Amino acid sequence: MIQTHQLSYAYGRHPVLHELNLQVPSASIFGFLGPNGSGKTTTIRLLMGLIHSPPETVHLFDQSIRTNRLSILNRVGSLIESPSLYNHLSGRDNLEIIRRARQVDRLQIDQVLAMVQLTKDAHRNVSEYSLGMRQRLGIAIALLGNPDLLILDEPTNGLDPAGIRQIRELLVALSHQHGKTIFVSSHLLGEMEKIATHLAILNQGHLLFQGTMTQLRALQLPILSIDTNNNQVARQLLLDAQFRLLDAVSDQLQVAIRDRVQIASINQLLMDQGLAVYGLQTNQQTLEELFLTLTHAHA
Ligand SMILES: Nc1ncnc2c1ncn2[C@@H]1O[C@H](COP(=O)(O)OP(=O)(O)OP(=O)(O)O)[C@@H](O)[C@H]1O
Repeated sequence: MIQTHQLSYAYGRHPVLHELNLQVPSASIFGFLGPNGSGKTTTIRLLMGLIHSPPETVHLFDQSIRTNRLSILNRVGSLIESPSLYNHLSGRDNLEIIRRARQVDRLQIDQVLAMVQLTKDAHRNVSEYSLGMRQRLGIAIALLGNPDLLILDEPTNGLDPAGIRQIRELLVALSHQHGKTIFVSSHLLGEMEKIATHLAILNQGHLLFQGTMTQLRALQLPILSIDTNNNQVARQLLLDAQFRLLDAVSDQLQVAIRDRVQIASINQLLMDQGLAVYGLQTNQQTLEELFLTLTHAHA
């Protein structure tokens, strides 16, 4: 559905994206993850042709955005940041304005309202809507014209947990029941891991990972928590021996390890230096920790 080839971009002299090769399969919910400022919005603007990409670097539906922008955008619905809405009009009237401008069949208004579960509130002024309702109305607008692909930039930004959950459920329904391909950006892995079939992780304009959720999970390392009679000395010894220490969540030390043999080596190293080892315990790294390790390692 989306392919980028060695896509790089700079604002003036400030490079923001470095040789991105994105591949978004049909029918996927593709989570596009990265910390603030990593280049997600810039990528989305390039995908939509809102800023110019170099020739032959961006293709949607196997067509170049540079040469086929209009026919591509007829098949794409998008929500970039918060939707522009007329607050003094109802949700239905906001949809009606866009429907006319885009010459879409009137019947679609009820359909998209039902899809985003705003039928009951469609007559109310948008000024009375919660942030979550506004985002859902923005998605309803994106759905006018029955697009094959939805491109959503941080649609859960600023929402409370209930609002986030509603958007999550909506995206799953749009994918499963309506067959949409969904490209959605977020800076929270926890939010994406529940729904994404595929993920890409961007940091400082570099793609650090791209693949299925299963492939990402395979990268989760075992973490060894270590407690000794002098964790400060132990920390320095481990650093000197090139072990990878993680940001401490407690006063214990945490090290990413590859295998069980390393546990024995660490134990030996600490004992050889006269430290008393009180505890060595392994746990699987959470996905959030993996995300932080990947993004910090390249910061
Ligand atoms: N119009 C612009 N002119 C110059 N620099 C820009 C412009 N827009 C964004 N940038 C810079 O490009 C980099 C990437 O920004 P971008 O908005 O694409 O990141 P992001 O991942 O979407 O971040 P966020 O989650 O904060 O929106 C940042 O360093 C930002 O300051």
